[in-house]
Amino acid sequence: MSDKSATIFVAGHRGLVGSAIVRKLQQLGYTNLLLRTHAELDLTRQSDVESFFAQEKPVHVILAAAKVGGIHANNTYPADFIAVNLQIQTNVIHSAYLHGVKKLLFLGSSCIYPKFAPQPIPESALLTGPLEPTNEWYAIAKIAGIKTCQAYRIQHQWDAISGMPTNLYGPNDNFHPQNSHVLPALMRRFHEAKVSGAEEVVVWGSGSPLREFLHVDDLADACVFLLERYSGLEHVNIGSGQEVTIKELAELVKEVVGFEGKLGWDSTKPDGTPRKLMDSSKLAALGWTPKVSLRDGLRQTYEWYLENVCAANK
Ligand SMILES: NC(=O)C1=CN([C@@H]2O[C@H](COP(=O)(O)OP(=O)(O)OC[C@H]3O[C@@H](n4cnc5c(N)ncnc54)[C@H](OP(=O)(O)O)[C@@H]3O)[C@@H](O)[C@H]2O)C=CC1
Ligand SMILES: C[C@H]1O[C@H](OP(=O)(O)OP(=O)(O)OC[C@H]2O[C@@H](n3cnc4c(=O)[nH]c(N)nc43)[C@H](O)[C@@H]2O)[C@@H](O)[C@@H](O)C1=O
Repeated sequence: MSDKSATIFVAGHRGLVGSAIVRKLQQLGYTNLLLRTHAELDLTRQSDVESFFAQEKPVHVILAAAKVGGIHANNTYPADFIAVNLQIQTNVIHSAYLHGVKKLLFLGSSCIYPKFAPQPIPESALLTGPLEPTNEWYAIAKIAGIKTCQAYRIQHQWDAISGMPTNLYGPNDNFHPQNSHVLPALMRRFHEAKVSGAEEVVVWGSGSPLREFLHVDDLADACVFLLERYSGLEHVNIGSGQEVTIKELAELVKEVVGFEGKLGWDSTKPDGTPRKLMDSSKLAALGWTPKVSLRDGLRQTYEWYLENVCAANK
């Protein structure tokens, strides 16, 4: 990644992560970004992906295209979460290798670790115990992605690396009421309750699970950092160290949005993993640290939501 004019294919550039990576690369002066929407190139279609790589010959690839969703989506569409993710990552990784890509970054997720992994979770906890059932299909696909990168590195000495982000949030997140992750779901629900004058907002589960949140601009910074400085077999955790209970998160989002009613709890909804704080000391030892606090990140994301999602719906 030393040549700022080398062609970099950012797959999934309109999503939460891909769009943040594009912003970061542009900010750093990378001038030759190769971008395709889902409609222009469906990454589940193997022959289309091969033709694309044969024609465009990118030098680097950042794989931020995937089937992504929160606990409800993962639990409801297991076939999509395993099949689409296996297809996308296998097609992209294999074509990238075949067509001379120098370096590829694959993105997994903290859900690859066992449900009851030691906390904070080190990289070595992978495949040491049973997964959380609400997202095991997605997790299996992501574990296969890590292993695919490792296999190509071992057999072909090819520079494929994997980053494992914790729960992310920020601009261009998915604010769907059911299929999104908790943070954008709550931001939208509190906002709509404030606007409609509702007395109560209902939050899923017990409120006791702990989650670690990282602003997507920090994640993008870490991804570029890894591409520039890391070439190892083992995947690398990317976390913030900022852990809150879902109840604390709900109180914080309520405050940032300015909703003044009550919180209710829907105990019919699953809690998922009780805790998944990642041990990001390997990344810290390489010299990377996050910058955005959860409170600042929430404020910035709510401003973005007001200006982009609410304004667009008017
Ligand atoms: N969000 C989070 O909290 C976390 C995300 N990650 C990982 O980061 C990566 C990106 O996630 P995130 O940005 O949140 O997801 P988003 O859903 O925001 O973005 C995913 C992108 O992939 C594109 N895409 C999906 N399917 C296809 C396809 N068949 N062909 C081409 N493009 C496709 C989507 O396009 P379209 O919308 O048009 O389908 C979208 O632009 C994923 O690997 C995810 O596992 C890891 C940990 C946490
Ligand atoms: C990043 C990670 O994201 C997913 O895992 P998750 O962390 O469990 O995801 P989540 O954000 O959807 O939920 C976090 C917690 O929050 C609670 N919760 C409350 N109220 C709402 C709510 O309104 N929506 C949602 N989605 N959750 C809610 C919810 O019940 C749970 O206890 C994986 O499937 C997988 O995709 C993955 O890797």
